[in-house]
Amino acid sequence: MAIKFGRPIEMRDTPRPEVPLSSPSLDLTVRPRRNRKSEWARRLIRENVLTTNDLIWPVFVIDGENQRAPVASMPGVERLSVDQVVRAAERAVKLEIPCIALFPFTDPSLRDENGTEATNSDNLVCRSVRALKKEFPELGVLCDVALDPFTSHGHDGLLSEGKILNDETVEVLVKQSLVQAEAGCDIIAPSDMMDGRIGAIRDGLDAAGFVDVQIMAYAAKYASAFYGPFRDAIGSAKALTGDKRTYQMDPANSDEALREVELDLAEGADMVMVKPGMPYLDILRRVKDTFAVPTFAYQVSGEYAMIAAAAANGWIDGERAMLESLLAFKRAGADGVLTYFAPQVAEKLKKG
Ligand SMILES: NCc1[nH]cc(CCC(=O)O)c1CC(=O)O
Ligand SMILES: [Mg+2]
Repeated sequence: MAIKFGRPIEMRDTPRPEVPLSSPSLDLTVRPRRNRKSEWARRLIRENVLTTNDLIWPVFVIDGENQRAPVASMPGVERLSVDQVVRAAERAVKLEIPCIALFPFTDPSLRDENGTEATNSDNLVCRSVRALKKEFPELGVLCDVALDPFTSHGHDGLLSEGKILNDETVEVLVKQSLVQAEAGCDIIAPSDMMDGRIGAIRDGLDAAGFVDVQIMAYAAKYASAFYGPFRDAIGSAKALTGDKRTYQMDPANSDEALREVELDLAEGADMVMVKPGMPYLDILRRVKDTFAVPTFAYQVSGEYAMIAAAAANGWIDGERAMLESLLAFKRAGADGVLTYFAPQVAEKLKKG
């Protein structure tokens, strides 16, 4: 809020009473409202701030050239062809957003049972990474590791007789990580929730000489209804058979998140993530308090959709809800947030 002579401008027309309306009738020594009396006082005691440095911007990639395809369930979000991803990166650099995260919409003709396209060193993600790194080497690039954008059944792992195979999937995820690292990816972010994949990927990266490539583990990832719009965006919603409850966590659990995080850290994760975000702020707080490591929250597609849809209907103030939701992550202990609002927020923060 703009300030003029110490008084909020929005209050400038409020006439000041000449004399106090009445003498205090409550005998209060402590009046917490004193610290909220004006904008400067509120700024002075403010405990948490959101800055552009806290943002990771997830971007959806499609094939083609000069393509921007809206995602119906995520108003304001588009899938971009590689050349347009580079334009988005330019915007990120200008806004000083530290990092972009890439999620591919794979052509259905390239999807198969085993998600073969995931390990193709010339797939959409790898081509995007190379294009980004060529133009903007100083912008951080994060790549998701999981098979769901590439499998015909929409699962994150290999499927056999109705079961998701753990160890066999991990082998493929290591290969997927390697093609992404070779393309120039800075942060490998496994979102698949297989057991032991962090250690295997760390070994694979190190053996190939990628000792500086970081790993951000989707460590506590829940089987959530809030991923719906994302699955629309990458085209896996219709494909998905069944649900992901044999690998993603039960929303009823909290202690289990700590065990998952502990394992991923022991296996070599540099950073951990809690996902979804707002319904799991309690988990975020426990993880941060317990491990004191770089901890991220993913404000997922469904959270974005809720705010965007309510705002579009005029039911909430979209900008304020966006800022408040992101500040909540900071308050709960997050060092950073993956959010589809990233460019909007960064623009807002830049204007001040
Ligand atoms: N493993 C893929 C993946 N990586 C990120 C998301 C969700 C992100 C979002 O909803 O914004 C998902 C979806 C899923 O697990 O089904
Ligand atoms: Mg795990």
